[in-house]
Amino acid sequence: MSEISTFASFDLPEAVLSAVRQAGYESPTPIQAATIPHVLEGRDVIAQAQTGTGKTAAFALPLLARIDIDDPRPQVLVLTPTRELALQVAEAFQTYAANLPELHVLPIYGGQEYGRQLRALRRGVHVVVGTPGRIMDHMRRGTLDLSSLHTLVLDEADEMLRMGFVDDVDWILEQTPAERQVALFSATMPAPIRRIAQRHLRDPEEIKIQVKAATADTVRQRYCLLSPHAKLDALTRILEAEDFEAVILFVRTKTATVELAEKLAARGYAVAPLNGDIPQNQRQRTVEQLKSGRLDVIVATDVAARGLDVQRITHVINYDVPLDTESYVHRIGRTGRAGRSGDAILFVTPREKRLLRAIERATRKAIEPMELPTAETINSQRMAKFQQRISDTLANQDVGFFRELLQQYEQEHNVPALDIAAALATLLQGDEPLLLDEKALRAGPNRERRPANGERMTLKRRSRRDAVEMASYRIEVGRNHGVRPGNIMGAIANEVGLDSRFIGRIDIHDDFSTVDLPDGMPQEVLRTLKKVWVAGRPLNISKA
Ligand SMILES: Nc1ncnc2c1ncn2[C@@H]1O[C@H](COP(=O)(O)OP(=O)(O)OP(=O)(O)O)[C@@H](O)[C@H]1O
Ligand SMILES: [Mg+2]
Repeated sequence: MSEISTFASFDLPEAVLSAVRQAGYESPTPIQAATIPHVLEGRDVIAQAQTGTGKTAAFALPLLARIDIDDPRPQVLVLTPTRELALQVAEAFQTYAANLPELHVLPIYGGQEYGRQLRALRRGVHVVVGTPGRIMDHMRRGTLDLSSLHTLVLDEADEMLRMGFVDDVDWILEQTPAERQVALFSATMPAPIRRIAQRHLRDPEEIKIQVKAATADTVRQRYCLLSPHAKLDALTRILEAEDFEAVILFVRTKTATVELAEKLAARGYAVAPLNGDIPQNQRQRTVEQLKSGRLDVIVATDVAARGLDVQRITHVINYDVPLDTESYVHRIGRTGRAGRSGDAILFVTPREKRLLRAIERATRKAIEPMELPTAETINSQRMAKFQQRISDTLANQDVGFFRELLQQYEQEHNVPALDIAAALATLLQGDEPLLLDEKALRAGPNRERRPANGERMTLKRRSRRDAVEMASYRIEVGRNHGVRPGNIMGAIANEVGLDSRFIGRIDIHDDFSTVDLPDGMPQEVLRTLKKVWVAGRPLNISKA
């Protein structure tokens, strides 16, 4: 590996060097130092280095140096697995080309209107960054001319060479000039994929920044062993207790991104889901809002696992365990980037402990066990925050009017000011107690939960030992309704998302039935139940 330690020692044009200085980079990262000279020479490369260590600039800087501005045809094509990443990599090129006003970079990805892409392509672009699908569309339509292409980069190369992408990449490669350079970049490169990679390269320079662990050292890794039904409670405690700026939560399915985002929104978090089914403009807005601070929490599938570079992300929480170790490495790599520190928390259920060990073996790094924050910790945080609110209000707001009002009260009622303040604080607290009760917390997430408007109430299975107290509810469906108990049960379970084990005896009478449901069901659930229709009639339900 070369020992070059300044950007100026590379054979890069001054316009590129000055842009690097403007970006605030002081010295090249190891992968940049090791890769830039080979890419400048036109060699094929396979470059592997930890997440967040500047692989984008490792290919973008030398490739910008080799662009012939007078040729308006695309000379560099970068393929990325996701649209967000295509946009981000194109923006990085633009940053590094800030002092090359004639140089044009174009992101091309699905979900974006063709018209704009076509106009830009017609005007001439030097660098194209895109997802394979849309790139292939343009190639087939003859709107993307690759006859001048001299370099193809696969960012997240192992992902691009996996099933699902590899055929597209092969097809694109076949349509490019035989002499083109191919450069592969990723934080991970499993052996079978590396073998596939070799087929695409000519005498490649293989660069791997050797480090002890596959994960970035700047990320503190912890895991939390819990049963599946305790995840939401654990998450809310962690979000309260951890000092975070922005969090990305990874779940397994698209539906889960939406469901969990809704639950967190109901708890007051600025949160949005991110998955491949969400319209592209919305996906982009979500990433932008996370960057700008309008959003603090994103609940995502693996669509956001790779490449995404958002400085504000201080925490990655794997709410669902990732299915392979590469996914774990990339997911937690969304934090602790460019030398900053970050935190990764992994939720593991007892049945998934095997996966935890597999991750530790593959990354060669132990993950520490984590105790859930206690009610005491959360309470002291809440008290500190409450006191801070008082200080902030006194410092920043005009309290004169209330001061006078309360002075009057103090005199008329002969009550000490401190008692008045305490009464007001109690008022301010409303229905939500400021302090948590550990026992209430232990009882599970559903006891104190209130479903948000339109949200379904879900009672998860508890262990059989946990007895659930039942109360009888009276259901009216009209005389001689002839509805079978099973239908009522099914309709109720379906509508409110109740586990049918929580529905007890159902007695059918002529003009009403009774059903046993868990005692103390929130009013909201009862209201939902009243909207249940069975056999074309609404259920009328009340506590018997
Ligand atoms: N030499 C440098 N000095 C300081 N910061 C840098 C340097 N090079 C890159 N960066 C910054 O580091 C961050 C991470 O860079 P980049 O996104 O290229 O990482 P990566 O290696 O591609 O990570 P991933 O594997 O997650 O895709 C970016 O915000 C980038 O601006
Ligand atoms: Mg990257």
